[in-house]
Order: sequence, then structure tokens, then C-alpha cells
Amino acid sequence: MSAAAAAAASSISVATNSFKNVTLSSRSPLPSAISVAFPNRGRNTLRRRFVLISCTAGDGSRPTILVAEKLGEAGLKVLEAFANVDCSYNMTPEDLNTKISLCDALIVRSGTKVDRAVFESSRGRLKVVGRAGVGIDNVDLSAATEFGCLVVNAPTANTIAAAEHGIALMAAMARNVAQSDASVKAGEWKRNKYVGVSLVGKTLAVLGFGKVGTEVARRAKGLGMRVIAHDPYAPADRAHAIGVDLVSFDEALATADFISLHMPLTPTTSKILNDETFAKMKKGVRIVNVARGGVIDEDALVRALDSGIVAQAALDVFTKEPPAKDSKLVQHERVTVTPHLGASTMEAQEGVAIEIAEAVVGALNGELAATAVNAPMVSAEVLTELKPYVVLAEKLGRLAVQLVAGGSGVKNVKITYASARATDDLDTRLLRAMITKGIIEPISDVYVNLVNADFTAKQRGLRLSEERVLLDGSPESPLETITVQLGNVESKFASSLSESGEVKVEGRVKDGVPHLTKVGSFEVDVTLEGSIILCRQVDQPGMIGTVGSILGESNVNVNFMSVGRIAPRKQAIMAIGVDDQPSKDTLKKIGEIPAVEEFVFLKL
Ligand SMILES: NC(=O)c1ccc[n+]([C@@H]2O[C@H](COP(=O)([O-])OP(=O)(O)OC[C@H]3O[C@@H](n4cnc5c(N)ncnc54)[C@H](O)[C@@H]3O)[C@@H](O)[C@H]2O)c1
Ligand SMILES: O=C(O)[C@H](O)COP(=O)(O)O
Repeated sequence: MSAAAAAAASSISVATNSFKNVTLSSRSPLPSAISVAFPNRGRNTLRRRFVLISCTAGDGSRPTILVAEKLGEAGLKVLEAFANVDCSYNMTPEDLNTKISLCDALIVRSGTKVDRAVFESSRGRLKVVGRAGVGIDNVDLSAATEFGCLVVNAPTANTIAAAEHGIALMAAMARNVAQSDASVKAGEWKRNKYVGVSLVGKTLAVLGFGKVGTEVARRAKGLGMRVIAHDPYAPADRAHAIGVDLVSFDEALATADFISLHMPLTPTTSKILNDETFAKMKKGVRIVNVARGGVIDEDALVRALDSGIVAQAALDVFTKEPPAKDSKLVQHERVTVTPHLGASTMEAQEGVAIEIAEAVVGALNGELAATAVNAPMVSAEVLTELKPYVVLAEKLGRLAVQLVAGGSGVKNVKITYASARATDDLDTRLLRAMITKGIIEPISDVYVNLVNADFTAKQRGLRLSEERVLLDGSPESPLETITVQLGNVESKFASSLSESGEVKVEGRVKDGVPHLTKVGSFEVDVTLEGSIILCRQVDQPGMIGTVGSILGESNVNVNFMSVGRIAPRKQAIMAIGVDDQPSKDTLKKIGEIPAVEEFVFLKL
């Protein structure tokens, strides 16, 4: 490492005690995997399989996907090409809980509650929940994560449909379309009663400037409205690019003639429009909600309508769906309602169905989902670059934990990533998850994947801290080295202890192949495949030959050998990569070589 190396501190503690007793799903019998192929120095292509999400049925048969709400035909076709598909559209929660233990994936829209009971009832089989749409407020994400179940959604295909519905509701509300339609159909002709208001020149406040909010803003600008937006997380330049000013929440409320809601339902946004916030609005404001019913305190909205603060409201979504037939809000004369139709266009439903079917099939195939909600999203380009480092990370975790005497005592894990790339350019969640997997799986029967890695670490009291070391030089590869250190442990191979007493292993990727490059303070160089024998010995001529002949006599194929020493004729570590597992007898013979001071056999 360069003398100028600077340690960039980014410490992530994943050890808290905020979790109650939870039963984790046990290891799936036949995990699916991603195959990573890369050339092995001109010899045979080396194939590595690393498991991210285990999904396919244990006996290798086609997985079963339960579709709980109406899904477009095109999406069903994608699913049917890959899995057994059970379309059961009107299940009670009890039906769902009964069926789910036979299903590998579940697809829902907004009408099905996927709560903790669903994950518990699945007994570890459910690996993917697909939400055919954007809002995931009907899925218990923390329960999904605890049970190692990936949640994916279809976040883009219904954006335009929702935005168009928002605009349609705003225009219909302003011109009393629904009320006057009902009136004409009832035989009336009341032209004076249904005089509306114009949109042009009015100020629209978009609350939640994400995908739908942006499209609503764009369209409202086209209608000649002045558009302002409030979104604590939206970049100002995106707003400016379409001529929208980002303002504070209070300013949006105080200035708007129309307010359109486009934020997700979260604990922060729940009832964000309430008595207090209605009181801050301009008298006669008009409200549109195509986001989620729960972002408005519905009783407070009725009060605001009755007091005249709110002139009109147009609502596609409700706290409880369907709302009660005698709901004062729904029945209110100045309220226009639709039955959660924002995403319901032919085009959007087709798009959503394909988007979710592809995401679910991809996840069942073990691919990293681009629309994962409860796991890191890794773009295809980043994943391609990181693949060998992902393998390296898991192998280093596996090696480190096997060097610990009585492995289960591991509590403190320090991971150091040395790279010439800027800290922000490396998302380490994937690597951290794989190191966690490598550490936990050899010493437990818990199956660790990208979804449950941090949760599983916390549950086992594993404290992971990550450090970035910024190296000089050209940032061609994402990482130079990964170092894994396990603190406060005894080692079964004393030479693997660093000067400060931690079990320490370091690796790097060379020509696309993960290598072990350091054990304790000894430098070695051995490819991380098959198994490894580490021997500490007194450096002397003939050692490689002696060990090599013992292994050869036992028909154990050596794929790599490397010796790291402190100084000639002093202590050295020999790292021997072997394709086959040596017998106890063979290992005993190695241990009996007079110059060998200690040795350990490690499975990768
Ligand atoms: N009615 C329908 O059928 C329908 C269809 C599609 C989407 N939706 C709903 O519309 C909403 C928006 O969907 P999207 O695809 O645009 O999502 P999105 O994630 O792209 O946008 C949501 C935006 O809300 C912002 N936000 C979060 N908390 C906020 C807060 N406290 N104040 C202001 N902004 C906040 C986020 O920063 C984000 O930019 C979601 O609730 C979704 O479920 C409804
Ligand atoms: O969040 C969404 O995507 C919309 O609310 C659509 O919900 P739906 O799939 O039930 O129509």
C-alpha cells in the first residue's frame, strides 16, 4: 500500500439489538446460482458459481408462482414459460397463508396484504414477492428481509398512466365533470350550478417530485399552470430543467391553488395532510390524490371541505380500499372519486405485467434484480465489473472463519477495501453481504443471501465495520485488495494472526481470478479455488518437494503453491491449493514433517 494511502472512514455497524426472536428459513436444498466464467491464465476456463438468492424448487423441478391478483396476459406468458403458475385471484388471507408454503414466488398488486403471517406460513419456501406496480406499502418489507425473501416491484411501467390519471382528475374536478355527468343522466340541465375554474395561470404544488410527480408537473406546465414542488430528496436541477421550483412544504401549502400528492406512504408521510396542514393552505385549494389514501387524514379532509378551506378534492386512493359505502368523504358533493384506477390503462397493465414477470423470473434464476426493494440494486455494468470481487469476498470470509478456533466465537469483523477509486464509486453492500455469507455459512445452517445478510449478521451478534483505504494510482479496477479481520478470537493457525492479534486474510483479483495474497503478516499467492493447505515451516530447501510428494502419493492434485517468508531460512508460510480433499492420514504426514511448525486445511 502506498505511503500516501489515506484511510477514508466509513464504518457501518450492523450489530444492534432491535430485533426480536425470529425464526430464519433454513438453507434451501438446491440453491440457484449465477455462473461466473472467466479465463484462467490461458488454461481451462474457470467457472465459479455464486449463490445470491436461492429460489428454484429443491428437487430441480419447475418453481411455482402464485399470482394473487389480475395480471396482464403478456406477463403470464413470461411466467408460464418458466414456472408452474397458479392464478388465484380472490383468495382470503387464510387461503393465501395455506397456499404459500407450496410457492416459490408470489405476485400481487395493491389489493393483497403480504404480511408477516404470509412469510411465516411459507416456511422458508417463498423466495420472491413481486409487486406488479410501484407502491410496496402492502408488503411487510422487514418481515420479507428477515425471512430472506426478495421483494421486487415494477416501478416504471405505470408512471405515465398514473400521471395522466392525476391530470384527468384535476381537470375533471375543476370542471365538475363527474357531478354534471351524474346530473344530466338524472334528467337535469343545470348549467349555472356546474361552472368550474380554469387551470391556466393557477399554481399547482406537486408534493413528491418522483417519477409520477415529475410527469404530472410536465403536463401541468403544458396546460399553462405555474408548477412548484416539494420533495426533500429530489435534485433541484431536475426540477429546474422542466421549469419547476422546489419549495418548502409550508410554502407549497401556502401558495398552491391545486395540490397533487405523489409521495409513497411511509411513517413520515402518513396523514401528512391533516387538520394542522389544511389550516396552512389557501382558502379554496383543490386537492388531487393518486398516491396513497393514507397520506391524507380523511376525516380532516371532510372537515376542511365543510369549512371551505378545501373547495374540491379528487381521489383515486383511500385509506381503506374499497372505502365504506357510507364514507362521508366519498359521498361528499365536492369530491370526485375513482376506484384506484391510476395504473389501470391497457398499456400500463401490459407493461407492468411484463416488468414484474421478468423481475420475478430473473430473481428465481438467481439474478440480481434491478428493481429489488429490500436488497442492493446493482446495475448490470457494475455487476460485471464486481463479479470476481464478489467471489473473492465470499472466499475470504470462508477462509477467515475457518482459521478461528471454535469458529462460533466470531463477533467483530473488520473489512478493509483498498482502492484507487473515489469512495463514492464503490457500493460495498454486495461485497459485505458475500463476506457475511462466507463467515456465517460454514459455522451454521443458515442460508445467507443478499437480502438477509445484514439482518442475519445482526441476529448473530456479528459486528461488521467497513473501512475504505484510498490508494494512489490509476483507478482502473474497482478494488486493489479486500482484507478481512476477525477480532477477539483464538486462531487454530497462529500465523494467521496480525500484529494486533486479529485473524487476518487479504486477497486481490488477478486476471479476473481471486487470489489469497496475505495471511497474518505473511505474503502468499494462491488462487482461491478448491481447498488450501497452509503450513508454517522453517524455510529450507526441499520443502515444496517433500509436501508435494506426500500429496502426489495420495493422488491429491496440487493446483498452486506459494511460499511467503519473513527472511531466507526463517519462518515461512507455504500455501498449497489442492483440487481434492486430502485424507486425514495425508494431512498427518504433512504435519509430521520436522520443519512444519503448524498447518491447517481450509475448504473453500
Ligand atoms: N393510483 C395509482 O394507481 C398509482 C399508480 C402509480 C403510483 N402510485 C403511487 O404514486 C406514488 C408515487 O409513485 P412514483 O412512481 O412517482 O414513486 P417515486 O418513488 O418515483 O416518487 C416518490 C417521490 O416521493 C418523494 N417523497 C418521499 N417522502 C416525501 C415527503 N415526505 N415529502 C415529499 N416527497 C416525498 C420521494 O423523494 C420521491 O421522489 C406512490 O405512492 C405510488 O404508490 C399510485
Ligand atoms: O402503486 C401502484 O403501482 C399503483 O397504486 C397501482 O396499484 P395497482 O397495481 O393495484 O393498480
